[in-house]
Amino acid sequence: MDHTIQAQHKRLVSLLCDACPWRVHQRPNQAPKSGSKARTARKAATALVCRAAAAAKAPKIHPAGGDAKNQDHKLFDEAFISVRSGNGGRGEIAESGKGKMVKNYKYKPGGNMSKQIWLPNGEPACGANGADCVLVADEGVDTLLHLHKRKQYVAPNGANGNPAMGSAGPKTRHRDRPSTLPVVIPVPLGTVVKRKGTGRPLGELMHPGQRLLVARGGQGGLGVTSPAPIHRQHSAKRAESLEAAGAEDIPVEDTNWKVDAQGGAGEELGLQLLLRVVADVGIVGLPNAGKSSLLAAMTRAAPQVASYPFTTLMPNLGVMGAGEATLDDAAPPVLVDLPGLIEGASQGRGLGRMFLRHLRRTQAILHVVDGAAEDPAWDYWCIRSELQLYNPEYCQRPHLVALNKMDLEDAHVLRDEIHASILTAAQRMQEAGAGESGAAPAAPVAILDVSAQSGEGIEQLAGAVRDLIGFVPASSMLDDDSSFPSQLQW
Ligand SMILES: Nc1nc2c(ncn2[C@@H]2O[C@H](COP(=O)(O)OP(=O)(O)OP(=O)(O)O)[C@@H](O)[C@H]2O)c(=O)[nH]1
Ligand SMILES: [Mg+2]
Repeated sequence: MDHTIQAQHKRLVSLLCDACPWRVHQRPNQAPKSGSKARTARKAATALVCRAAAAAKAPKIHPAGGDAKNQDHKLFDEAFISVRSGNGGRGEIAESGKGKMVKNYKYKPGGNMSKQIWLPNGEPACGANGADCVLVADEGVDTLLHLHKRKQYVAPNGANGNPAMGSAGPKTRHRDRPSTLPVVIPVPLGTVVKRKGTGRPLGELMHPGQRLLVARGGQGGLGVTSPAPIHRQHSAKRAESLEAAGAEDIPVEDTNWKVDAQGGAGEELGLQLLLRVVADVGIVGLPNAGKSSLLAAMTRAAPQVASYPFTTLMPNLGVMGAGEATLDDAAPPVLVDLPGLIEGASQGRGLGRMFLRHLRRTQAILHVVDGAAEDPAWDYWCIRSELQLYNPEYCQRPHLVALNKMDLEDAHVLRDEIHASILTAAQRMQEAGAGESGAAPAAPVAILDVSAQSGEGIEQLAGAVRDLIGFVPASSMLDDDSSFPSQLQW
């Protein structure tokens, strides 16, 4: 703490800090003695804060560096939260033999029936189950950023069966266990849920509205009737007399009924949530290749487009032909525009590994190459190599090459040469891959000339993307985390 500042100058005066009771030292000659400037200076002096208070007021810096607000692209796809389900409420303990005398409506004057009959009390009420913690796949949520703002979710306890036992619960009796509303945590589609620490997979949420129970609420206690006091007295006396007689087996009072009335404890656990976007086709390429422009041209998505690299920092999703009527009931393909990848992305350069993992659920890949770049074939080779290094299986998926910016003169003139060089690069990759263990990388299904700006070739590209998804073998869509326990899914 920098509350005491060494007076290196003899003429330092001390003023009270505006934010804490400490004194702050200031040179008097900094403030003029009279006039309007002096008034302003005096005002400034009263708003003076010591360095420690100013530091406390300063915006929080994220451990990863920089302003937390600008870290969204580093935090959007991973979050750690803790959840706690509610304890079960206690069951009601009714005393046996309790009831009341009520009027007997069947009584007829002169008859032999009694005027009043004995009505025993009703069944004792059970405690309510504690509330569950549930994750639900919400289409309206795109990222896990909201889980960085709130990290702890505590579900309420179940109400006690007997309101007299200090519960805020039902004032009426419930024979059945009333349910307590669960705590619902919305997450985006494609969220993978793991146990924090161990990494044990708990499930994944893939479909809108899908729910995953992560912490089950404790079971409510049973409503029980205590043994009649006279029985307890008898058994106590019997035990006393047996003890006095020196008997070996003395019966102990059965108190299990008290345990039954106790509610079960809830669960508490830490969760790691990972988002892997759910899309059919992943759009990859170097920064500024025109990936976002192509997504905007092919879908109704409106990603940010700008002439500088790394405009896109978080994946953008777009649905091809959304709202259009289709002959078959097939769902329209979903495209994901990933942030630009650079050389070394597979090693983590430019957050490459973070973005590359979003290709895992895609069936096919669309490589966007800037046709007006210095060496388009090298651009294609570079991205393919990064995919191969990150996950060789990505390179075995069918892919298209979209040669973008073909409206530009430079690209248009060299069209045939670029096609030939990209094909050569693909062939070399295949030859290199065939030598190594595992399947060789796939050759491009087609190289299409497009211009996201003029709209040239966009329809052909859309048709090719649709065809591409049609012939994808089902086995290539398998996820390596497919061993999720199903009993937790609702
Ligand atoms: N002439 C021309 N310019 C294009 C075309 N497509 C995109 N551009 C321009 O290229 C620049 C980059 O476009 P983006 O769509 O932002 O590129 P990106 O690949 O998404 O870039 P990052 O998000 O940074 O990786 C923008 O200035 C676009 O206007 C095209 O077909 N023709
Ligand atoms: Mg972009």
